[in-house]
Amino acid sequence: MKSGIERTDVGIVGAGFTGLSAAHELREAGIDFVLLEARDRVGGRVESGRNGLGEWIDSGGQFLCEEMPELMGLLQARGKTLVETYVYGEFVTQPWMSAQQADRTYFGSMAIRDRMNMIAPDDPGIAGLTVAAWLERQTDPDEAKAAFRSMIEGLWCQGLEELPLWHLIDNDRRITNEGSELQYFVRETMQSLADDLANDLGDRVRLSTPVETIEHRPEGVRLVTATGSIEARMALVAVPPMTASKLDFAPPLPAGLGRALGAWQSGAVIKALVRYPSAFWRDKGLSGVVMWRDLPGLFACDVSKDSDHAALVVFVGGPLALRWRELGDAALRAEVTTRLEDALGMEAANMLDFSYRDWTDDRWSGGGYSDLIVDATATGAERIILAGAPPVHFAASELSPSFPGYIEGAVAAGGIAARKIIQGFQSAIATSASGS
Ligand SMILES: Cc1cc2nc3c(=O)[nH]c(=O)nc-3n(C[C@H](O)[C@H](O)[C@H](O)COP(=O)(O)OP(=O)(O)OC[C@H]3O[C@@H](n4cnc5c(N)ncnc54)[C@H](O)[C@@H]3O)c2cc1C
Repeated sequence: MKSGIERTDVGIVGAGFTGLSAAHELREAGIDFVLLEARDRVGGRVESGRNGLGEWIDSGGQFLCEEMPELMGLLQARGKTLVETYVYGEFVTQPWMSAQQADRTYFGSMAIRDRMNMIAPDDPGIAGLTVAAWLERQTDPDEAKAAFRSMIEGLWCQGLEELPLWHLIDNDRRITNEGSELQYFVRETMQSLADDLANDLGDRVRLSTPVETIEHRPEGVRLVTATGSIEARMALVAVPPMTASKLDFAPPLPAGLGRALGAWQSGAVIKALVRYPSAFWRDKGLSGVVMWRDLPGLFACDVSKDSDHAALVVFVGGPLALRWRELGDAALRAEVTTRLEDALGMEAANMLDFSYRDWTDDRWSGGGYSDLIVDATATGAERIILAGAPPVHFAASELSPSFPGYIEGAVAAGGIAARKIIQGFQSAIATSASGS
């Protein structure tokens, strides 16, 4: 960014899918903006890199399904190739159980989830209750409860002891897919879509430009960076709530809004991608899907692009990620290898490449997959953040009415926030034209 002061209509902070989608919407409406991104790339929690074989891999957000219309639409419009995730064959649970037992356990855990989602989030009977405390009260078999814990800690990367039940229900109800959310991934990488979106925006995107302070007054905002400032009529802070809570606002945000942003905590996840000479698990009639009941939050599935690129992805989520991040490279690899060997056979040790990305405590996104509310009393937090402190507005995948915490949610949230801003501009123009 050039030093000095630059003026625009909207200053957007953060070029993840929320910020990029908002920018596209503003551009179509003919509203000028500058999109400031702290990292040297766009995409945020969607990220790609090369593995040890020089192949591009998605080290952040990757999967999607047909039931995610916004993201499907963008990928189709950009001509991306969807690879169907291989799910044929038996899925393995660890410790080992027979296929029938595994089915029973899976359906048992889904029954707990369905029962949970029948509870209204504002039911006074669950006020202050964590998911762990509620689960304890359920009379289901221990195996089903352990599978439920593993599923939820894997999906949300947060310990059940931390999670208010009302918030999990509120979030889970917005995840509306009937089929697998792991249905597809993008051959060219999901990050390539973020790059395409940014390319359309040209010099309105400024990389390696973290916003340090947001000065705001009713007439407008000033986004202060190390190399200069952007003056704008409005700011859209498109970063996760916990990251937003750490930004410096001058004057400070209203106390209620500050508390609402502070009620969130980022999930913890480590994503490992393992390349093999061949998809040996398929030859054994296995799908490559593994769920560990004894290590909640550990999950693997097939992510082979084709028969020449056999691969598994291993997610380490929640409290387990916080423990395993302390292991160091070699011990983490050994831990994952041993678990895969136990689940899929000795061939699992014959890796061509092992790459991983530790997202716990990520500097610019806080963690992953998403932030969740950990203050059981913060029932109005989302509404308060969405109301913002005009001219400062907030958006993030976490705040989406559909698929919060997912890429789909980010695209939806960015579009909604931008349309609200566009409406604000249009009504200001109408008011000044009418002379009132
Ligand atoms: C390992 C992992 C796997 C995942 N897998 C999936 C998946 O398979 N499918 C799926 O749908 N979702 C997945 N997700 C979740 C998904 O990636 C996120 O929900 C989504 O990308 C969030 O987008 P966002 O724009 O709201 O936030 P972010 O992507 O976090 O974007 C925020 C941006 O703001 C920038 N920023 C922060 N502070 C500042 C500042 N001060 N100044 C300027 N810029 C700043 C950040 O650098 C970042 O680019 C995964 C996430 C992770 C971490």
